[in-house]
Amino acid sequence: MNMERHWCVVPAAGTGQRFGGVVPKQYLQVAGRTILRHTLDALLGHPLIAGVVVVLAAGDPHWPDEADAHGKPAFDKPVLTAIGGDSRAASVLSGLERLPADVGDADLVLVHDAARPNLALSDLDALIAAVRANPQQGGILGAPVRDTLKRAGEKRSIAATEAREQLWRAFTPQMFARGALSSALRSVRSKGEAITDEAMAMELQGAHPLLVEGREDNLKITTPADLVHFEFLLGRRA
Ligand SMILES: Nc1ccn([C@@H]2O[C@H](COP(=O)(O)OP(=O)(O)OP(=O)(O)O)[C@@H](O)[C@H]2O)c(=O)n1
Ligand SMILES: C[C@](O)(CO)[C@H](O)COP(=O)(O)O
Repeated sequence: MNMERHWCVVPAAGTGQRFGGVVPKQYLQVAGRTILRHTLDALLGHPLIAGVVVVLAAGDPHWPDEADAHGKPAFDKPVLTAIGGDSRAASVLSGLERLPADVGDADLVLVHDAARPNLALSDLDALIAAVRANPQQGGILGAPVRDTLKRAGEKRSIAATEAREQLWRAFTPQMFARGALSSALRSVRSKGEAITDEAMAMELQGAHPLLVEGREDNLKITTPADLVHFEFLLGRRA
């Protein structure tokens, strides 16, 4: 694989409402490191990642400690910061605008949730290889839906069973050309559209990004149960 490296935007400006608690979930500690640090270490540990832009909430009081709390040079690759917004799209766009000037519009960049700390290097290999082969299309990690899906009706009763064929769960990282993704997100912002991932912004521009099957344990820390799951996964690694 050629050694051209890619930057990654890490949106970390969320408040973790569904998780609850006072400290935003990305700053909760597991095995001596914050969720955010686990995520950054997973990304920066891949040889094809050049650096990351961490997108922080305005006035985030946790990051400075995070950056040097480990008593050693915080990171061995460039880690820049940007200030996020009140939506994922705004935060990711802010991160893209913070990328170094030598990252051109045609350069492929990744976006990865701060809340997904269990990213495997092999998944990054697969996504980068697939998108490098299809740079115009871009792509995302995901996995086919394997459970029967029910649509909830009145009083938590089942209203219908939804067909699950061809349905996938989207994960991150998601990887696109910097210019195309920035343009798609600016379009979303100007139209006031709500998106839940970067691929959706690209789809609204008519793109059909690739689906690259990744590990099911690339979990997103959303509720306390996810934190317990991540602790278990880390314990199994050890
Ligand atoms: N305005 C926002 C909203 C979310 N995120 C980031 O996007 C990722 C995925 O979002 P999610 O899991 O929803 O995090 P929160 O928005 O913090 O969670 P909640 O929806 O429960 O408040 C997280 O790393 C979060 O920090 C962000 O950078 N800017
Ligand atoms: C981007 C994402 O992780 C793909 O599944 C997901 O859409 C993020 O959703 P959230 O509600 O912002 O956590």
